[in-house]
Amino acid sequence: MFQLSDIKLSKQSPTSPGANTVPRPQIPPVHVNEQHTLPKSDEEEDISAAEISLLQKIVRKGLVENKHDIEVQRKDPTSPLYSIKSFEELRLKPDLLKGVYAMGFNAPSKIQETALPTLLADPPQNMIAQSQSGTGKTAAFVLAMLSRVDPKKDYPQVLCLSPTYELAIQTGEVAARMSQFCPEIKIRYAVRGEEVPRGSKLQEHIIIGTPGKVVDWGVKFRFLDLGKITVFVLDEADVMIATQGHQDQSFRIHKLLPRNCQMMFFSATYENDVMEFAEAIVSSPVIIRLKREEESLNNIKQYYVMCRNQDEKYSAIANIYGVVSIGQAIIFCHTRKTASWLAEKMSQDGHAVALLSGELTVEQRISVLDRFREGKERVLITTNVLSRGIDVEQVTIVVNYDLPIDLHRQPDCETYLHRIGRTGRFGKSGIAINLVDGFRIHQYPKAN
Ligand SMILES: Nc1ncnc2c1ncn2[C@@H]1O[C@H](COP(=O)(O)OP(=O)(O)OP(=O)(O)O)[C@@H](O)[C@H]1O
Repeated sequence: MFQLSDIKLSKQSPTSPGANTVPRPQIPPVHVNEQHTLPKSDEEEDISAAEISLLQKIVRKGLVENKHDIEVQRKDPTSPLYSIKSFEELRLKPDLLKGVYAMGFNAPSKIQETALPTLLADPPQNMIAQSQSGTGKTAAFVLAMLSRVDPKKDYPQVLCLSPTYELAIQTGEVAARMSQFCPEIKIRYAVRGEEVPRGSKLQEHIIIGTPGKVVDWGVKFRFLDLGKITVFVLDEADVMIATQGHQDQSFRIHKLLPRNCQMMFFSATYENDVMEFAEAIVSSPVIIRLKREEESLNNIKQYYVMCRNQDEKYSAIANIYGVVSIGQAIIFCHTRKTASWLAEKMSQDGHAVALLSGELTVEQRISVLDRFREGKERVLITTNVLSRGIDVEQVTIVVNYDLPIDLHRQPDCETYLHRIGRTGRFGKSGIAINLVDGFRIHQYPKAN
């Protein structure tokens, strides 16, 4: 029978050649109920009331414990929030420093403290960086992007690629807030829905977009002169270089960049082969890499519930809805179809939920996300489209209605880490609940 440990152990390779060989940390073995790991009798239909009550207790306890002891974490050298320097010591321009403080950032996180001196050094250095979800990577590369702009030149100098529309918008908003005291710096989105008049050239200093639109503007129509870009940021770099569509487009863009363009690759995860590939396309990069056992965050507590079939999964989710919605929750499904089905069924059963999937238009998607950010909706059902980068501070619970699997139907550990990283942002506590549909997963072909 399928065991959760199959997922935990399926990708145990060391993080880098010659690096330690400590296996990936195990998902804490907290069974919501041991009985769910055992085959049930045919008459037994649903998860029992006792099991649900235990699950509810876990969620409630997690929510109560959700205290943000950020200062304590800052002093712990093993924490991703640990830093010994102040933002002043990172030699940011005064107006950017003001922006950082206006955002309420008191001290840098580990990745910010480590990456920024290299990103801002002269001559510019290339970097491939890894840091856990929610630990301030966006702020790190956005500060570097803003620092590198020469506002006197009226053409794009910085290009940042994101895998999704929502993430590009979010990054643009962070950049806008951080540069609130630098009104001379102009930022432009290159995403679906944005248009440029034929024959014109972009004049904004920073372009933040998705690969398809940037190919249109930079490669096909030449609204954007890629040959003048001095800083190229690849956010969620591993998925951008490993996923077929993104890869083709990112490479077409990459090919037109000047040889001395500074490259900044960021992600919370890099599989070994993806890292090797990244190293092959970025010349002499400074690499910041996590050990395998550092990739998951201690502040996110992970649980799983063994469910025998769809009915049990639905039962589990419907029964924990009440506690889940005390905070804010994101429920991940494998397909749009499941997400729509679940949203509809839960709504019919009287549970208020929002749905965000690739079926919606980008405007609808951003509006659903805005409402969720504002707390107007407490439970959001979605797919992998929101698995990476999206930062909604108040998300206390992530539920994997379906565990993530890749195109070959193998456990997708990277997506798992990104999904659960939608909670536990910047040292906050979070809970991840995995509904393990043992019987269906059991049918998947075994890894070699
Ligand atoms: N130095 C800081 N002090 C306080 N809060 C910070 C600091 N840096 C970032 N944050 C906040 O922490 C949260 C997570 O940051 P961010 O989105 O940059 O993380 P990330 O590492 O890019 O995450 P992901 O891997 O999910 O893309 C954001 O809400 C951000 O505003």
